[in-house]
Amino acid sequence: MGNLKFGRETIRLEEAQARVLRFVRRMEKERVPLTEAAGRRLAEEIRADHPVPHFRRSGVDGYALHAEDTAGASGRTPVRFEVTETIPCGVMPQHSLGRGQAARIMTGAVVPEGADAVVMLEMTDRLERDERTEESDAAASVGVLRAMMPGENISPIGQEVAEGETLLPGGRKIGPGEAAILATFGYSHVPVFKKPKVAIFSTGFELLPVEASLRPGLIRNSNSYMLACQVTDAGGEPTIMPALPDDPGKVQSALAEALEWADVLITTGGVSVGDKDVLVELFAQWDGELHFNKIEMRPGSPTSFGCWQGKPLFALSGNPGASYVGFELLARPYLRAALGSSDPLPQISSACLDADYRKGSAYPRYVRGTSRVEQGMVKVKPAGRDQSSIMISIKDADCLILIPAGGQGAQAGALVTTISLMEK
Ligand SMILES: Nc1nc2c(c(=O)[nH]1)N[C@H]1C(S)=C(S)[C@@H](COP(=O)(O)OP(=O)(O)OC[C@H]3O[C@@H](n4cnc5c(N)ncnc54)[C@H](O)[C@@H]3O)O[C@H]1N2
Ligand code: MOO
Ligand SMILES: [Mg+2]
Repeated sequence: MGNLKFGRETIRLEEAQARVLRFVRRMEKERVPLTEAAGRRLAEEIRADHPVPHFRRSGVDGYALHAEDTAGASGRTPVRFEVTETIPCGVMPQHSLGRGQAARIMTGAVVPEGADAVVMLEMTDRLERDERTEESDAAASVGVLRAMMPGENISPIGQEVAEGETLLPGGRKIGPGEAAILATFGYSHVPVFKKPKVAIFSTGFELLPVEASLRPGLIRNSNSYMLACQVTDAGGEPTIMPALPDDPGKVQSALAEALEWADVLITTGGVSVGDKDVLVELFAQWDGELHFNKIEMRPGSPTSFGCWQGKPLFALSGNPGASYVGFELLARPYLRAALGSSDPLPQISSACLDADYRKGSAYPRYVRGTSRVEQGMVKVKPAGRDQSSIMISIKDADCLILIPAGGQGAQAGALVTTISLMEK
């Protein structure tokens, strides 16, 4: 890939994604409290350093006993056992069981030596809470109303997790299930990748800060806030920077300053062929490497990507739809990979198109889509008006619908490829 200082070579999206992923810098590790680990990505593989459960555990409230001793037990012919003790959760049994003996035991408690089954309280004549056995009344007895099989209602050691098992790969995003595993294995602090710091710049003389009143010809900057949400969702730490002026020298110094602390730079606007398209002017004079500046895709065909001082710069199109899609298809995969994901590209599936999409295009289109399941089939339709300049339909998109290049678009009923917008 050359240094595209001048001119544009149009490449396919897949090639653009491959080029982006070639320049990924994996983030450093840090340890964070487990309580703050939700949504972070693991920096190390997690293995089981002990089995789960690590003791034979009762699955029910009942009586631990020898299954063989219950032979022939029924409602009419109960078999009586001598009760040795009561074993609550968290307390080690005092006695091992001999033949004809049983220990009252609670769900989750340690099954005593000599027992190979636990009969549920409901299958005994001692369903009621019994003060005498709680006081270790050795004289108490219990009648068992059902014959038991060895192993019944006991979780053996390692039933859930074997010692040494790999539980979570590095790069895995921490959600509820992962948090439960980490807690089970004693990770009060969790090794995670540091959040990439992402500096977000907007360009354009027409942009007002959010708090400003509208004036003729000016609009409020919405892209930076949209992208900040996307960055946060992807596991990064966004900083919204002051808008960049139309002067390439000033843009260069503002970006260079941000490179001192940011891991990733994102700009929006100024990448097309307009008179004031300042990123294009910057790329003609900077000492960074431009890896592409035109992709076969709509929206966002002029989306550009380069590396400067080893750090990535995503120069997204200014139109809100193009900025949004450009982030999803290029910047999010970068962030995922920097955070250790081995599968950073968005998830692809297929669905039935639920409405005609009649616009042909020289490039494949990535249409913001809304999906639903009807009679077991995933159906998708455009989330709303889909022009690149339209912001209002972004909120309703849960996928991108791929409409292949050429022709007349796609007809209702066609099987289309969809790209998930969910963080995985
Ligand atoms: N003659 C041509 N004109 C255009 C072409 C082309 O190929 N030939 N491409 C069109 C396409 S497609 C797109 S996309 C845009 C790309 O424009 P830029 O990336 O250069 O972006 P700007 O010119 O700066 O702005 C475009 C549009 O977006 C609005 N904008 C910009 N920043 C923000 C922001 N932070 N928040 C909200 N809205 C923003 C801006 O006001 C413009 O309306 O070029 C087409 N033109
Ligand atoms: O970048 Mo424009 O949005 O290609 O349509
Ligand atoms: Mg422009």
